[in-house]
Amino acid sequence: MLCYSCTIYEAGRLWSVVISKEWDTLLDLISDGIIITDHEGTILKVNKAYERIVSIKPKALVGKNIKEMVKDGTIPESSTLKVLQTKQEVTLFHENNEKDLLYTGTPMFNERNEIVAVVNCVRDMRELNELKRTVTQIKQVNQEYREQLDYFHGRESKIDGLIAESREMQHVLTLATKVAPLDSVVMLRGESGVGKEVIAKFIHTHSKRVSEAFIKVNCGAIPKDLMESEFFGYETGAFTGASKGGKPGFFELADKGTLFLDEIGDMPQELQVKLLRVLEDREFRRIGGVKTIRSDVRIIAATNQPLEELVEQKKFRKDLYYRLQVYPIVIPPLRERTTDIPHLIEYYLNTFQERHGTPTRINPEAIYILSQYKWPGNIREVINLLERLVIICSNREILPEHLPREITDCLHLIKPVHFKEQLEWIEFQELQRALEQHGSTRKASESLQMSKTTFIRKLKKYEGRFKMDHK
Ligand SMILES: Nc1ncnc2c1ncn2[C@@H]1O[C@H](COP(=O)(O)OP(=O)(O)OP(=O)(O)O)[C@@H](O)[C@H]1O
Repeated sequence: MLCYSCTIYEAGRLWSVVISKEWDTLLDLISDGIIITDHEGTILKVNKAYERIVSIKPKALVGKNIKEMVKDGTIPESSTLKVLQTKQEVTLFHENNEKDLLYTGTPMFNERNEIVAVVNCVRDMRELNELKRTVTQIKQVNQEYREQLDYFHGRESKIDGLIAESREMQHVLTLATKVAPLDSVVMLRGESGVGKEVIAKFIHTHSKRVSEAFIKVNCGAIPKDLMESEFFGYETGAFTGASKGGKPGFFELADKGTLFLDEIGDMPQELQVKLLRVLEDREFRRIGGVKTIRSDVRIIAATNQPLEELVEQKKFRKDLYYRLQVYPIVIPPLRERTTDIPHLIEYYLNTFQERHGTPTRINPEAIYILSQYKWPGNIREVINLLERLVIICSNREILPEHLPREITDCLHLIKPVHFKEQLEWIEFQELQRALEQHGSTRKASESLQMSKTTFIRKLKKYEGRFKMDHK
């Protein structure tokens, strides 16, 4: 809405402005109706929008006095007169069959605080509401298209065998994508088999170090005595049995690249001190060496251990802990992101059928059962099971009876708790059937008497959870 603050104008000066051509043009560009009167209520100016909104020709108004117009009943009441009486901004509302008109009268003062003019602004609220409704409708249509795009896009998008359909994994990828281009230390937390190494590689491939080495070190697998030489390398004759010519350590091998320190909680204390020093100084010496070697390495650490407890038990150095915790990313266990399960099944079935040359389908009920299982071994357990199933299912279809006892038994335990889920499963079958029968989401949703948006939303949600057919 136009807002006229108390501007200092003398009446004569105002008049010369009001009659100028530029002023006319400017006023006619405004979509609100404007009517300007002098300090006595005589109409000086009316813009084109006012004529459109109020349906009175400006020529019939200019020069007339508002007081007389109210007196002879041409207009029922006037915000201008109220402004002249109160010296304040006044708002009036008039409605008739066609329009809901909102008038806002604003006084303009001179230096002596006398009114020199009143600017009255009128808008048709019905027209505005109509516009609002149209905008809302456009937004809805837009949203529908966006959902459809997401739906179809979601089916295609896989990042290098990295399945991340669930909201939880999308969040992990957002964090990983943000930190990837920076050189910050990253700490990946999560149970065994959740994909810490996969995310470490994702960060490396999305960093500027992508064309350099990605070196993975399992800190729990290297014998304690060899740790230092493995990390920092050694020079000829550094110790008995040292190879001639020496050997570079991980820090040298990963120079300009990424060093992924898996199972960091298993790193012995002595090495923790040395690691901290390299992280701070970015330089080290080989065992038996005198030369200082500079190292440009990005560290990504990972653990499935409660590091905080190790710190409390003084098994892990507090200073190193803080140095590594700059950017922690927690990868949730598979049981907390069940929407990923059907996609992982589909992806790994494809992988194994290509590897073993045995096309294998999976029955929807089997997918449902696998989606309910808690997967203590996370994705690694999914992979192992699917490979086994592809080999043992000679009839080319994985059925519930092919699933191991520990998985099917678990379903009996949880069945009553997941009654709602079973209802959703039935609804999902209905949505699929309708889509197959009618061939388009519009027709399928009509047949089920639901809106297309709801249909697509539900289908997407359920597909994520119980995706059915694997060809
Ligand atoms: N999001 C994912 N999509 C597809 N496969 C995945 C995904 N995450 C992990 N995997 C696969 O699961 C297996 C285990 O993943 P990974 O080694 O990254 O887990 P981890 O958390 O590092 O395990 P650990 O703690 O035992 O080292 C790998 O074969 C990996 O390719």
